Amino acid sequence: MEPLLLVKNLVRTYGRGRDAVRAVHQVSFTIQKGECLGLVGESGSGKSSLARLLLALEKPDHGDIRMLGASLVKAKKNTLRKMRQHIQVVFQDSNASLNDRLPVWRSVLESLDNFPEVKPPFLVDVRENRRATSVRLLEMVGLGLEHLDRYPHELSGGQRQRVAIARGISLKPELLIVDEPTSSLDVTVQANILKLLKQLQTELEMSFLFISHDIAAVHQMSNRILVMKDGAIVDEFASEQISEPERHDYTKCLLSAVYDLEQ
Ligand SMILES: Nc1ncnc2c1ncn2[C@@H]1O[C@H](COP(=O)(O)OP(=O)(O)OP(=O)(O)O)[C@@H](O)[C@H]1O
Repeated sequence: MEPLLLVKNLVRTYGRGRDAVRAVHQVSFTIQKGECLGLVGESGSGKSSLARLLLALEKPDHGDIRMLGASLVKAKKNTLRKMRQHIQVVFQDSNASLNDRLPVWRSVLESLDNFPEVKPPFLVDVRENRRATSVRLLEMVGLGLEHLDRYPHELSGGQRQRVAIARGISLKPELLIVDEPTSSLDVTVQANILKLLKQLQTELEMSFLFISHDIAAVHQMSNRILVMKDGAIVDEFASEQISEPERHDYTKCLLSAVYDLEQ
């Protein structure tokens, strides 16, 4: 079966000469339809750089990204716009990703406003009414009407992240990139957000690229896991193979840091 996303020999280097940083180095992988692929690595391993390439916010130096067979790297303006509809993102820092000056109900609509022609099945009956659309999306992430007219600073971190998730799913993208969605939240809130993401992924039949430095969260969420170190993928395995002896030493090291195992 053709994968939803195929990434081939992707390279992105920042700077030149002695200062050059190989943020993404010869990275290749696929994501199947409906799959949650986990991407784990320490801070600075290149996870967000890779995410920016997949979102076409930056161009790679080499390599290709194909979405259902079409190249995202070579796409011209109109095709790129269409492809962007199908790859959405929820960033770690909902403080930065939500506009302070917009009330919640308007923030939720930001992606839909860029694609007025898109009518996802769960919005068909409300799409003509912006506020009703927002109410529906907020309901889907477990936020009630009382939040509609609040501003981001009047919400908790978990509530802000729910708003960002509502916006992320609003176009029913094929792929949702979730970049460190819970790292600024406390443990119980984290668990609830992960539960919500899993539920939405199943209900809406989306694929996820779930990015985190936390291998336990990645393990909980993902069908398959990629481990990234210094810009390269050093290990790749099905989630249930996480404790098998052939795991890369670096994977074992990430695991022992979380589970406090003897090395
Ligand atoms: N715009 C940029 N200019 C120069 N160097 C950059 C740029 N963006 C990232 N880098 C460098 O590329 C490397 C990978 O960074 P990246 O942010 O992708 O890692 P990360 O795994 O997402 O880390 P974190 O979890 O801390 O965000 C780092 O060494 C970083 O300093």
